[in-house]
Amino acid sequence: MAPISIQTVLISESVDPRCKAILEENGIRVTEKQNMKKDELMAEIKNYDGLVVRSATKVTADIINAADNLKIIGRAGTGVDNVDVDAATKKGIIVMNTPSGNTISAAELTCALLMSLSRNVPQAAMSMKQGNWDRKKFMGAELYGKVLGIVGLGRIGKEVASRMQSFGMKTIGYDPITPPEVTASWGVEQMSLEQLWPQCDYITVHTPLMPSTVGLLSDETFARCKKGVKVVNCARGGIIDEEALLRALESGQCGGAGLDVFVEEPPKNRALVDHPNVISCPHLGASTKEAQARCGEDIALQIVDMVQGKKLVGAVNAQVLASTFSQESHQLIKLGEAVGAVLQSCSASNKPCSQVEITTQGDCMKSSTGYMTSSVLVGLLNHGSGCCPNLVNVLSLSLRNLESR
Ligand SMILES: NC(=O)C1=CN([C@@H]2O[C@H](COP(=O)(O)OP(=O)(O)OC[C@H]3O[C@@H](n4cnc5c(N)ncnc54)[C@H](O)[C@@H]3O)[C@@H](O)[C@H]2O)C=CC1
Ligand SMILES: O=C(O)C(=O)COP(=O)(O)O
Repeated sequence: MAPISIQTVLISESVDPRCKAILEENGIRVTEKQNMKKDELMAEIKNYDGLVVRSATKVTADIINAADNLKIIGRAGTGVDNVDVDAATKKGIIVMNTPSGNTISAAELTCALLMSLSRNVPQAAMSMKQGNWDRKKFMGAELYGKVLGIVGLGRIGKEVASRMQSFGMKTIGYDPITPPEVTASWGVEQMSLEQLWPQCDYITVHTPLMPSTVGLLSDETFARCKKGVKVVNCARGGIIDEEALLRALESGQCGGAGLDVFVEEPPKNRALVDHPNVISCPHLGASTKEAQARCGEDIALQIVDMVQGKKLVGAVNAQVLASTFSQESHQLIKLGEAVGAVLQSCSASNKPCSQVEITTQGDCMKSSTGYMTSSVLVGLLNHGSGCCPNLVNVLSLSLRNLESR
């Protein structure tokens, strides 16, 4: 692959200073501008090859389509739900994250919320500051011997499990991808959600936000839980349906909630935050010195490695590029593009092809299958198609071309 040239990067949020320092040490000019409104960002983004964000910058299709020079969106953190990844892919922009830098911090905050829910620590602290000494009101319950349901057994779910096991909690869980035998090795028994809901004293969710996880806890699922179940959401607002949660808190079906994340941040509707049985934080899961240092450093190093043609780590939408960082792949990509260009010029009718078959032979071509197809398509679409194909967007552009025929 031809090296990706990144000369200017905009950091639009508070990212650890190491990020800027590493980029600058490697010859990249960096501008930091926080709290920009959408229109400001749309105007500003035109000047940059790269954008680094956390969760607050909403990188919508409008922003992406205004970003004429943008080649990479770097997420210094895990969730990329604030980035329109489809729009970025169509525009040929790489989206990259640093998924393990804040795992421990998010897991520790989850555990802090579970403990606070069991012992009313925030409410008791507030009451003390108001001059009270109310021992009876804040009677709690031990975590020891209680059942914790963990929905989403990835990086953070796993760390939460091991920490809460040390408090003597029984950990059960559900994940459609992580195999039960793997989670069993870290002491989490997997079962269906139908089996899980009625067993839990506490439930914590650790999934990405996507259609299948929106409203995992809803009126219907709260009704299947034990009365008084306590829930924690340190993942994404909306995985626990906020209106259903409020109804469950009011009826007592839910005995308390620890919320780090909200559908709207900051939440304009304060009903949950103000509820006496809710402990909330302003999205602090990754807000530790250590997590920020890791994520800031990781995203900068990942961008530099990519620019220097060393490797591609953390790309969420451009996996085909990962195998294009060797000298022979550069030659093969050039060859593929040339083959595509020849095909295009040979097409008598000048109409786009409806089908292209690429056959490679020989052991040395085995690892090139993904990018050979894409590079031939780049050559084919490059001429006169009005679009700017690259290895990131060419498959979606080809599909779009086919659909519009
Ligand atoms: N509050 C904060 O500041 C932070 C929040 N997060 C969020 O925490 C969440 C989890 O992060 P990681 O553990 O790093 O992600 P991960 O990708 O390691 O784990 C997510 C797990 O959810 C599972 N999953 C997917 N669909 C599911 C479903 N329908 N039901 C149950 N499980 C399902 C996946 O198979 C995967 O194992 C993400 O939403 C991330 O954005 C991450 C870091 C900090
Ligand atoms: O990494 C994540 O998914 C987070 O939610 C952390 O968000 P933040 O970087 O603190 O805005």
